[in-house]
Amino acid sequence: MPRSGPIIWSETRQELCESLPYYRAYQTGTYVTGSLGARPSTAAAKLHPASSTLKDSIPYGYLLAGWPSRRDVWAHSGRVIISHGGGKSEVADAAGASSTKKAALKQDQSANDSVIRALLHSSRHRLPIVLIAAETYALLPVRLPCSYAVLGWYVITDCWAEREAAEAKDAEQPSAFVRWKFRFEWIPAQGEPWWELRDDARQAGWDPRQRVERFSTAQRQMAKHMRGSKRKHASSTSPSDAEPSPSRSTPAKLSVPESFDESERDRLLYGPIKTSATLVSQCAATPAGESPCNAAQSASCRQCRFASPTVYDTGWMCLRPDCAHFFLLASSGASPDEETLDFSLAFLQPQSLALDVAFPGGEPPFPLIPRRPSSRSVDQARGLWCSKCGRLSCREVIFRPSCAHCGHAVGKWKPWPTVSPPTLVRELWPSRGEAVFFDPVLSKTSGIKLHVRRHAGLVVYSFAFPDAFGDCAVHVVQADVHAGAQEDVADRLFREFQHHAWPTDAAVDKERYRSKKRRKMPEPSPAVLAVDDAEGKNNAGVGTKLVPFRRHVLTHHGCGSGRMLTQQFTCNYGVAYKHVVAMGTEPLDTTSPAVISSTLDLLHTRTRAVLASCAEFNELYPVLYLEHQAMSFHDDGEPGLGSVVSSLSLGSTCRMRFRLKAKCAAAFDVAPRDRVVLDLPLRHGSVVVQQGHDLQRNFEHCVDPQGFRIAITARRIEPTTNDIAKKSRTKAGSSAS
Ligand SMILES: O=C(O)CCC(=O)C(=O)O
Repeated sequence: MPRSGPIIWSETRQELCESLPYYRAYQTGTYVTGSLGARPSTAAAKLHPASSTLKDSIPYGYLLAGWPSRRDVWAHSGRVIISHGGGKSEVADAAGASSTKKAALKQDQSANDSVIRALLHSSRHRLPIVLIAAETYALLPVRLPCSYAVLGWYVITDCWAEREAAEAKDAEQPSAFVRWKFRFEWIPAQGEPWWELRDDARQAGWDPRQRVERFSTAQRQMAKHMRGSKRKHASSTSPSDAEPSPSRSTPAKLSVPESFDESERDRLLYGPIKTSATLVSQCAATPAGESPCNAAQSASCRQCRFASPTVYDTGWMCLRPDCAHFFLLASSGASPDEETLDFSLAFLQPQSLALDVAFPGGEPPFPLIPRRPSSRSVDQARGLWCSKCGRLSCREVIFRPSCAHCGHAVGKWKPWPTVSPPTLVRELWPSRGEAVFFDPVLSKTSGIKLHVRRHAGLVVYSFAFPDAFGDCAVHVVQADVHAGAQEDVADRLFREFQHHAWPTDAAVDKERYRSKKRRKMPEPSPAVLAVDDAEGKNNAGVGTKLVPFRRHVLTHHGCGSGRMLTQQFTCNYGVAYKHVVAMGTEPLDTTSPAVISSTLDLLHTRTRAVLASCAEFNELYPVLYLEHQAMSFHDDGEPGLGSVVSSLSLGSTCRMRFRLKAKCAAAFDVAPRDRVVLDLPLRHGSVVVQQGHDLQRNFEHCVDPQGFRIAITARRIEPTTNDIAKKSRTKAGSSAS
């Protein structure tokens, strides 16, 4: 257990990925952004293939987790780390004892594998990279009592390939595979590592699972430094005032550190949460087929002419896998004995002096501590760092988020601005040859037919599915803006939902004043602090209920172990809705906020415009999407659900797509590429009516909003036989007691 705690740490992968702009990899160990494209097919590249450039991607964060491969190293108190990247491994446990577990390769790694290529690029240009250790990282010399901890800035000094004997299982398998290894070194310009902090005041080791831990004075100092004033770093470590050190490890062929592109950095820090964001590097791309090698004791191969570092204590070998002399001892031409092969002590020695200039431009490309989003923006979905204990927390609630470890308010809460309802322009119809605002995309192969009907100030777009799919249809019902109708009810509901989701300035000021007066009284619960706004005016007050939007825990998900929250903020009114989210439910009756019953009325009216005899809904599920949030493919096919599901859209426009479930594609003879059958544009005020049990059985849908949006879905849920049995069991139990 470390004496001092990390400055940035988390208990779940989601906390890490949502909070740190430099580590958003849920599935892989290396967070790489940028194009992973193939070689450019320009004439020049064809003429000079050896120096043709690849458009490289940049690895920003690297996670040390799980079992090491052979010869992975944690040396010099973590200032030198040798690790394997690039996947293609499985954990092998030949002897059954955990100490012998190793990540064994299943196939050759290649310098052209996307992650390896990105790490080579990082090394070539000496781009700083952030290392993060997981609790599961077997080489950590101390037990880490939290799931993840940011170690700090490193640079990849050397990369090389090794031959690794395969865990021979059958005669068909090759006897060895090629494995790429990377030597990371702590960048001294950032100061000492947190795990070396002398924290004399602390009696026991840092253990947030045992007690509430707060930063010590020394940690607070370190955090201040990591938060980073750019100027401070620049003045102390700028390359212009740093003498190029006559180090053993500054070979002439290394490129001069280059600055990160500012706009790239901003996109990384503030850009969309989506991992697909493309960042374009301004750094020159890595020449194809060259692996960087920084160590002074490198030598060039007589066969291939390329340099390789002197890595092992047995002597120099060519470490380029495409060379005929690969992994053969130069002294004897023989293969080394893998069992006794070890790194040379000189290779493991830190090269600290030479690395003083390792920050491009003399400063870290961005602070390790994530910046807080502006309180005047609704782009608030990112995770938050606690300045009292360093824990990263997902933003779980809208109103006054707090640290998941110590409960400290993370970020100064200021009421968000109320987002105004969008102005709806007249919808123009294609037959008039003008711009189309309602532009659904129907797959050609689906056979879905669109009918349009205008009635009583509403326009109804009905999408009839072919009979082969069973009982399915989708309708979009919205105010007929083209005929002069307006979405004034939707406008009012949009404002009211926001007033019920977070208090306005006035309410917060009032509450602050009251709590000052009460001083030692406990804080009022957020659930009873806020607004009731039947008039739709901005008159948020204290003492009435919030619509309790929050992100709930997913009962199952595909991102490994650990807690995972939904992307959006939700709540439920009426009958309990059983799906993959663990959540409670609020009553749907006269005690509900007025905005809830008004929304239900609107949904009933618009649904009955297409299905006159639709049964009364008894469940309402509001969903609030902050900017960059979306809902992935799912169905609404829970047991007991009625055949009609209706959703009202408020705020930003969005696309809602329906696709055939993968398991149904073969039965309906639909090719995988044709599974998306319908792509609908929804706008403020649109009500989507999903009709038919077969729609939920055979299809799934997703929503991708363009910005801040609230959607409210209404359903009819009947108790299932299971529920009835459970209820009578509970009743019997309680009457017996
Ligand atoms: O956001 C929406 O419009 C629909 C949400 C949805 O699909 C759901 O709540 O199941």
